[in-house]
Amino acid sequence: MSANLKIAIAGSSGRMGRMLIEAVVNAPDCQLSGALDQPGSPALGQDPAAFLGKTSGIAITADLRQGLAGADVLIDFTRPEGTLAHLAVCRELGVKAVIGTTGFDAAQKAQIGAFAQHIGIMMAPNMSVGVNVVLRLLDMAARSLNEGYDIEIIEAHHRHKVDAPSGTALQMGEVVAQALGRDLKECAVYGREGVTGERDPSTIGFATIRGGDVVGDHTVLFAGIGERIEISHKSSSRVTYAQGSLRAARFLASHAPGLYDMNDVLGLSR
Ligand SMILES: NC(=O)C1=CN([C@@H]2O[C@H](COP(=O)(O)OP(=O)(O)OC[C@H]3O[C@@H](n4cnc5c(N)ncnc54)[C@H](OP(=O)(O)O)[C@@H]3O)[C@@H](O)[C@H]2O)C=CC1
Ligand SMILES: O=C(O)C1=N[C@H](C(=O)O)C[C@H](O)C1
Repeated sequence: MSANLKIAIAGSSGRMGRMLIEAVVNAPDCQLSGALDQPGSPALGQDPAAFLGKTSGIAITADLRQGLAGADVLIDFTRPEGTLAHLAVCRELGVKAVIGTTGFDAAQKAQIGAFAQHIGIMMAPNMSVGVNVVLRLLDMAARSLNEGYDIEIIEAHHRHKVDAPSGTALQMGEVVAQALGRDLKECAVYGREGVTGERDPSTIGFATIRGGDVVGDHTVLFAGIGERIEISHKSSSRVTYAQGSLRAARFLASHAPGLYDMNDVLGLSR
């Protein structure tokens, strides 16, 4: 297979950035065309593939135009403000984007929607195939367990994670709320302390655990009288996120401008 999909990676020294560089360098149909890091990063000027004992022929740069020049697709796992700055240059240069970053607020999501009128963008808080199948299971479970079950979403991640609840937990909440005809903005409870009163059955609760090196665990609990149903996904490696991102990049290569998600990439019917 010839290496014809040119991919740039943002946040190239991050946990996901390094996984993505490894995935791109090892993919026979892809070529690493650029690697971005922030100004001041000690990695600037280094070969992004050096940690793999390989050479890529490019250097990590903080210059967005240089890092994105010639790329077909940017894969971005950084922070919301970084992603938006990268998208502005992607739009200018006609580079498509796979966004894995989480923690966007509503206004930032609207900005991404506006960029997607000009370039293809695939955005998902979790690129793993397994999580996206679990989202379908949750839709089915919520429709069937639509009365008499209290719904709680529990997520655990490593000590370095900066946003909470995770983007995946929030998406699980959206899927469940939609299946039940509820508005997550109205019914989400993000923490409990003190004399909270009895549980309101219309709420969807979230609990966040942070510690150690947990890659990413998510459980949705449907707690009824006499039984509990738990639907869980546990990641043991970030490799699934990287492989899902490459699938998304290949998908975008042949698609028109627009905002896509993992259902589109995986061909999961809605
Ligand atoms: N969709 C999915 O499947 C997954 C999503 N994620 C999400 O991806 C994001 C990154 O996670 P992770 O790799 O663990 O985080 P890291 O902190 O390990 O890496 C983030 C990278 O982005 C860089 N960065 C930070 N702020 C900016 C900015 N303003 N502009 C440009 N670059 C910036 C960092 O540089 P520096 O080190 O200099 O700060 C670093 O290189 C998170 O939002 C996380 O939730 C994570 C895993 C899977
Ligand atoms: O920060 C992480 O690590 C992860 N973030 C994503 C999220 O917020 O859902 C996906 C995955 O859980 C790992």
